[in-house]
Amino acid sequence: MSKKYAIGVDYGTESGRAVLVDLSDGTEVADHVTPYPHNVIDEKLPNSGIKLEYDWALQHPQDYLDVLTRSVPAVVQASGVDPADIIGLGIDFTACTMLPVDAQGQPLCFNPELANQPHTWVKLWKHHAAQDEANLINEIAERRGEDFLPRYGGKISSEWMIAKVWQILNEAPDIYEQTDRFLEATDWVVSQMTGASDIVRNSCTAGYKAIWHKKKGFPSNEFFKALDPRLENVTESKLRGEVVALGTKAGELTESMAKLMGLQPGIAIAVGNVDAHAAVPGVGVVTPGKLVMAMGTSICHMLLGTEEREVEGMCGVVEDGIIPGYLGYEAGQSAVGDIFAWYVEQGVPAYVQTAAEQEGTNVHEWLERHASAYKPGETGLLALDWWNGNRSVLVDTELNGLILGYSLLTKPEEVYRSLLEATAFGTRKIVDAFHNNGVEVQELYACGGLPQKNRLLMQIYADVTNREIKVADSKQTPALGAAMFGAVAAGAANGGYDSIVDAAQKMARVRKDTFKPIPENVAVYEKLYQEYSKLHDYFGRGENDVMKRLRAIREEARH
Ligand SMILES: Nc1ncnc2c1ncn2[C@@H]1O[C@H](COP(=O)(O)OP(=O)(O)O)[C@@H](O)[C@H]1O
Ligand SMILES: O=C(CO)[C@@H](O)[C@@H](O)COP(=O)(O)O
Repeated sequence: MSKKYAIGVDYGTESGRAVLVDLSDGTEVADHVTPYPHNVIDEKLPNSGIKLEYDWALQHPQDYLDVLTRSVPAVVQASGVDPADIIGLGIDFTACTMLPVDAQGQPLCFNPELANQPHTWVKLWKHHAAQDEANLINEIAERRGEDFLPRYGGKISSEWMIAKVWQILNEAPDIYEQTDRFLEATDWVVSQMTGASDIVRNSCTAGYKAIWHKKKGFPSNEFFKALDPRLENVTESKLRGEVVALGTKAGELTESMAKLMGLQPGIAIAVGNVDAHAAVPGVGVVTPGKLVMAMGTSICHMLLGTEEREVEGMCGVVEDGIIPGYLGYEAGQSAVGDIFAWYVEQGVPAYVQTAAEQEGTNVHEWLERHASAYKPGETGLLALDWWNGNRSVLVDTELNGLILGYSLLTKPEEVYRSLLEATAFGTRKIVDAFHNNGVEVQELYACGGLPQKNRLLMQIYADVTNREIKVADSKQTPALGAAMFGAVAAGAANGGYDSIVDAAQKMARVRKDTFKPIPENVAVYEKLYQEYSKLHDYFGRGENDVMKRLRAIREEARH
């Protein structure tokens, strides 16, 4: 039998990438990136120019289809592989990235009559304008003693499905009425490939982002009625659709999409998945004790367990949510690389940019090199990493960043280093929350863009968490994981695999060199972490709500 291949498509925040993978050993034969033409829409709507409010983040669904019709043919062509040998395709996506669709499964924003209404567009995971709804969801769930709250670390986030759906109902009831279903973008894109009139939902986003439980289903209608009588039947109406396990075949590629994607019709399309979750088998993790960090603009922390534990501020624990047979735990930091990007774009003086240019390097690399000359603690700075709120463990999008300890001598590379350290302290909070609550964390696995870009950052993470970090060998780990699920959807009889564990064992790899904690750094960082924890609790747990008061004053000033 000739070699068989699968394609994984990873939908990130700013671009989508396709990877064509050899199923015998996981070799990534070709990859291709398509930047989203409309990127993140956070100021005004395309065409109409209608202004968006603060904290909004939208996307254009056509950009997702462009990835399929540009990047997929590109990898097939670049690889020289015969399309007849490509047996399956899987995708992974940011989440909760959701959109309203009509009865034909078409996004409402595709309708020219509705395109000037912001609520018809895709709400990206980092759309943070549904915080009022999230606060009420938490208040009402707590009052009613809803048993789902502990599964989500005690709080439902404004980034997730129910808060976003309710925001649409509150602010645009007519759009809510015209919506046939609210879908995760990952499920919508799959439906576009399979043409399935009966759209399937994947158990991963349903579980982590829409409060669905394998045995109990969605929260009760009474709960939704208590939120708002108009929501009473939302799960049977606008959230309806069969929820199926990861690795399930959602359907087969249609003739028309096959033509556009340069593939053969009829190949297996796996149900959608989430970027961070797909990365777990992508680095070969299929057992507990190994925390996987998908490190990019944000960090998602993924961990397997055998028992359901309550962990403060985790994003969720979902049975079979990552790897079948285990409880999958997720936590996260909603900005990491994004914070470094902010500093590089908004904070560094011109002389740094000039120096980086003259040395033929980029500003991140210049800052990393100069920051590496400092010992832990030597900058005298300490930062709180809340530039995009705090996802875990505080679950509060209304918190903001802070840097303490400036002097007239403070240098840009010191500030940069303090930002790297702050994100490491944020990860340490998450590691401790799991480990101290019975979900063991022995070692860390890192994938995503950051481990390949910044060695200092990785060493700081090893020192701050006092744990060894293994780094994925793949440059496109979520896409590799998605391709594995594509191979599972195709099945062993067709040259794929019968389980994700089999696929991961054959196809995943980590690099030989790892990041090991350096004892003298660990000792200093322990002291700094204690200080970080004090600031974290002071500003984050209500002792001093100055960050929220500043927001309120800002809102007043803006209106
Ligand atoms: N040398 C660097 N050191 C630290 N961060 C970097 C460096 N170069 C780029 N970044 C950050 O990496 C992030 C992008 O990570 P990547 O994994 O490629 O993206 P995504 O999360 O969208 O998949 C950006 O936020 C950018 O600021
Ligand atoms: O929240 C999740 C997964 O649950 C991510 O999709 C989200 O943080 C976006 O991640 P990226 O950093 O853009 O890869």
